[in-house]
Order: sequence, then C-alpha cells, then structure tokens
Amino acid sequence: MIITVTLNPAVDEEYVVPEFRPGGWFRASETNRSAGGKGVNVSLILSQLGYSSAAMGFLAGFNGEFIRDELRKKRITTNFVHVRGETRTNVYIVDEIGHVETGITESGPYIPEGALARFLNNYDRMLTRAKFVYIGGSLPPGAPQDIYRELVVRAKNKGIVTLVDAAGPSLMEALEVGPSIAKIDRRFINQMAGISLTSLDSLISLVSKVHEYGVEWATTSYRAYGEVFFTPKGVYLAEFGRKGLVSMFGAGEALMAGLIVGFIEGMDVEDVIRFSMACAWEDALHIEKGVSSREKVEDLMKEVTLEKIS
Ligand SMILES: O=P(O)(O)OC[C@@]1(O)O[C@H](CO)[C@@H](O)[C@@H]1O
Repeated sequence: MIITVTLNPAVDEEYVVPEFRPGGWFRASETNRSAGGKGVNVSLILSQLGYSSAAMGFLAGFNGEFIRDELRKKRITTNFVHVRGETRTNVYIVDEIGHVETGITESGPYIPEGALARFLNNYDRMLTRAKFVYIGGSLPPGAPQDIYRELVVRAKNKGIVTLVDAAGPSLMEALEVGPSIAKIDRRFINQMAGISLTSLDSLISLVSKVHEYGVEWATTSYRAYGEVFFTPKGVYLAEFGRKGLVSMFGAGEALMAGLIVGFIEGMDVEDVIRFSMACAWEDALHIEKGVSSREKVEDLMKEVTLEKIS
C-alpha cells in the first residue's frame, strides 16, 4: 500500500483572472475548488494513474469534511485525526495571459499533543501494510519541526521506501536521516546556500551533499519548466515544452505521483524521470489539478527532453 501524509491539508480555491494585478477589482473567468495539500494531491493523482493509496494527517471543520468526501469519492482510504478549528483554505490566482500565479495560504488549525500521539499510533499501524510513504507540505501550528524526521525513521526501520517533499527546517531534519527520495524546494536551496543559485554547477554541488545523508534520489526545479534529478545512475536535467501550459499549480505533486508509480513499477531511471515529468506536464495543461489519463501522460513521455549532465 502507498501512504500519503499531509499534516496540513487545504481546500484550494483557484481563480483564473486574466491580467490580474494587486489593487484592482476583477471578475474571475473560471474558478475551481478542490481538496488539496501536497499528500492529498498525490493520493488523488495516484488514483487517476490507477493506484489506490491511504491518505493520512489532520482534518478539521467543514473544509475537513469536504476533503474527506472528495478522497472517498475516488475510493482513497482516509485515516485522518480530527482536530478543533477549520482546515485551511488556500487561494490561488492564475493569470493565464501573463502566466503568473499568486498564492495566499493560511497557517492551518492547531495540533495539540494528544492528536499528534493519536496520529503517530495510526501511522505505525498503517506502516505494517505499507511499501511506500510520501510525506509532504508545510507543518500546521503545534506540529514539532522534527516530525518528518520521526516519520522517516519509523518507516525506514520497517524497510519502507520514503519520499519527503518539503522545505525549511522540517525538510532539513528529515534529510539528515536519509529518506530514499527528497523533493527539495528551489527557494529552500537558495536559503541553504545563502545566495540565489543561478548556475547548474552550483546547484549540483549543493544538492549532491544530500547524498551524503543516504538520500538515493533528489530532485529540484531548475528554470521554469525543468527539473534536475540526482539519481543512483547520475544527474539528469529534464525539461518539457511551454506550449499550451495553463497552470503549474499542483504540477509538483503530479511529478511526485509519477515518481512513485515509476518506482513501484520498477521502471529504469530514465523512464522514471520521463514518466514523472510527463505527469507534471499533463497536469500543467489544464486548470484542474491532476492528470487527465495515463494514456495522455504516456504520449507526452516521448517529448520530455532529457540530458545526462554528470
Ligand atoms: O503550504 P504547503 O503545505 O507547503 O502547500 C500547500 C499547497 O499549496 O500545496 C499544493 C500545491 O502544491 C496545494 O494543494 C496546497 O494548497
């Protein structure tokens, strides 16, 4: 079973507003309300690719009910601990013309110690049936900064493949215990380096350091439509075309879902990269999050450009 962990899920409200700018009044040309948060998105995309999963984390209030219903409609197992308050709403404005995206996120409900303990108990129980654990997104208030580290250790002790997709101190803590795969937020890499990394060489030398912790695969974005993959077979730069792109919102999770499928199906390194890039690309071709079909993803795979750079 694949487990996705989202400690801070969200209801995503997307508004398409051509030529949006701060300070103006606009009418959205399109709106889209969806269940979100990184792990929730990954579970939804996995189901579009034909894989069932169990989604875990915390939910609260009406938004929490909405997310649970959306997941259940897709036959995704839900194992969330309920907390007081309201699961956050995140607002995104997509300007199709300027290709600019603006986001406003809430911090999420407070997680008391008792709820955390219940979650960890559930997590341990779910691990007995898991072969892959995805852990992603920001931490809600009250969650300790080393929680991802703890989740990776518990899964690794059972020989389960782990993927961490985060930023900031929670990612740093998790990297030290060597998750199998890490998606490293580009802005965070700049923060690690203390400067904005513009050259591919400096990016490679910095990310290569995470291999020292035992991370087998690491990936980070490079330029708008590219991704650098650090794999056991070398470093690759992968890119997809720009034509027809509507919104990159959620494309990161499509990339992650593709990677998980590639791993589970035992694809070779280059196919894992092509498949995950094609998932992200297909996701970016429409406003709705997720991929339209596996067939469409497979069609795009051939058009992903891939270069082995070291
Ligand atoms: O605040 P976080 O947890 O880092 O990111 C949350 C989020 O922006 O990530 C997804 C898109 O990547 C959205 O579904 C969700 O609103």
